[in-house]
Amino acid sequence: MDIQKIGVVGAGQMGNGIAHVMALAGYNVVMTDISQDALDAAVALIGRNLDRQVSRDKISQDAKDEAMARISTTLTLTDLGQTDLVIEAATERETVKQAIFDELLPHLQPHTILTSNTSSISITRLASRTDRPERFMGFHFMNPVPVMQLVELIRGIATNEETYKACHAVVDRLGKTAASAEDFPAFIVNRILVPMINEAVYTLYEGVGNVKSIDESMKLGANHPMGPLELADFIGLDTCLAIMHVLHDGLADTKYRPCPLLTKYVEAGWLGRKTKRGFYDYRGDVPVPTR
Ligand SMILES: CC(=O)CC(=O)SCCNC(=O)CCNC(=O)[C@H](O)C(C)(C)COP(=O)(O)OP(=O)(O)OC[C@H]1O[C@@H](n2cnc3c(N)ncnc32)[C@H](O)[C@@H]1OP(=O)(O)O
Ligand SMILES: NC(=O)C1=CN([C@@H]2O[C@H](COP(=O)(O)OP(=O)(O)OC[C@H]3O[C@@H](n4cnc5c(N)ncnc54)[C@H](OP(=O)(O)O)[C@@H]3O)[C@@H](O)[C@H]2O)C=CC1
Repeated sequence: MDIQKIGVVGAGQMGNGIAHVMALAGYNVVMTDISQDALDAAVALIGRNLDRQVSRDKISQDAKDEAMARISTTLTLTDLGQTDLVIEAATERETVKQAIFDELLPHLQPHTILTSNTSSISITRLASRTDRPERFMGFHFMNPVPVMQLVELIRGIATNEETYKACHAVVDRLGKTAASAEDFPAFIVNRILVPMINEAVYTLYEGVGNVKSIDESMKLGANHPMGPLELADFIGLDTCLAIMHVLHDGLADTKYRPCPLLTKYVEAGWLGRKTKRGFYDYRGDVPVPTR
C-alpha cells in the first residue's frame, strides 16, 4: 500500500515529534488539535528542533525547509479525510480517543489505516468501535520522537497483515526500528518502565529518599539517562497515572496500584514539564525539586 499523506491528531509533545519525523522522511503531514495555540506552538517547536539538527550537521537547510513545507495544520478534524494513514496522538483518555474516531471515521477514505499512539489502552477495544478493525493498529512512538529509535507496533485481534506491513514500511522509511508487541495492557516498554516510575514515586512517598536522591541514585547507580522522577515529569504525570490505571484495571493485580502521591500531583495539575511543575519546578532557570 502506498502511503503518502499522513494525519496526526493531537499537537502535544508526541504529535509534534511525529509530524517532525514524518515530514523529514518525505511524507505530507496534516496535524490537527482542538487548540490553535497548541498547533502554533507545535510548528514553532518543530522549526526549532529542525534548526538544531541543521546546526549539528544532521540535516541540510534544504531538508529542513522542505520538511516544514510538508506540514499543514487545521482545527477541523475532517480535513484529515484525504490521508492514507492517521496517527492519533491526543490525550491518554479512552473517551477522548473514542470521540475523535467517531467524528473522523465518516470522512476517511476506505483504504485509510487508522492508528493510535496510545501508551497503554487496548488496541482491540479501540478498533472494535471503528468501521475498520482490520485496518486499525497501535503505532507507539517513544519520547522524544526525533531521538528515540524504537516504535512499538501493536496488532489488535483483527488487524490484517497488509496493515501491519504498511505500518512497518513507514517505520523503516523513518530509519527507526519496529518492535512487535502483543495487545496486552501497556504493551512492552510501558509494562516495564512505568511500574518502575510508580515504584520511584512510592520510594518518595514512603520517605526512603527525596526527589534529588532518588534521581541521582538511578542515574549514577543504574546508568539511566534520566532519573525516574525526571523521566515521569518528561512523559507527563497524567500519562504515567493513566498507564498505571490501565495496568491495574487490565491485569487486576495490586502490584500495579498507582501511588497515591502520583494521584495527588495530577489532582494538583502538576503534570510535569508541560505545566512547568511536577516532581520538579521548572519555572526558574534550573529545575528545583518539589520534595
Ligand atoms: C510513555 C510512553 O508511552 C513511552 C515513552 O516514550 S517512555 C520514555 C522513553 N524515553 C526515555 O526514556 C528518554 C530518556 N532520556 C534520554 O534518553 C536522554 O535524556 C535524552 C535523549 C532525552 C536527552 O539526552 P541528553 O544526552 O541528556 O541530551 P542532549 O545531548 O541535549 O540530547 C541528545 C540529542 O537529543 C536531542 N534532543 C533532546 N531532547 C529533545 C527533544 N525533546 N526533542 C527533539 N530532540 C531532542 C538533542 O538535540 C541531541 O541531538 P543530537 O544528538 O543530534 O545532537
Ligand atoms: N508523553 C509521552 O512520553 C508519550 C505519550 N504517548 C501517548 O501519546 C498520546 C499523546 O501524549 P502527549 O503528546 O504526551 O500528550 P500532550 O498532553 O502533550 O498532548 C496531547 C494533545 O492532544 C490534544 N487533544 C486533546 N483532546 C483532543 C481532541 N479531541 N482532538 C485533538 N487533539 C486533542 C491536547 O490538547 P489540550 O492540551 O488542549 O487538551 C494536547 O495538545 C497519549 O496517548 C500518550 O499516552 C506515547 C508515547 C510517549
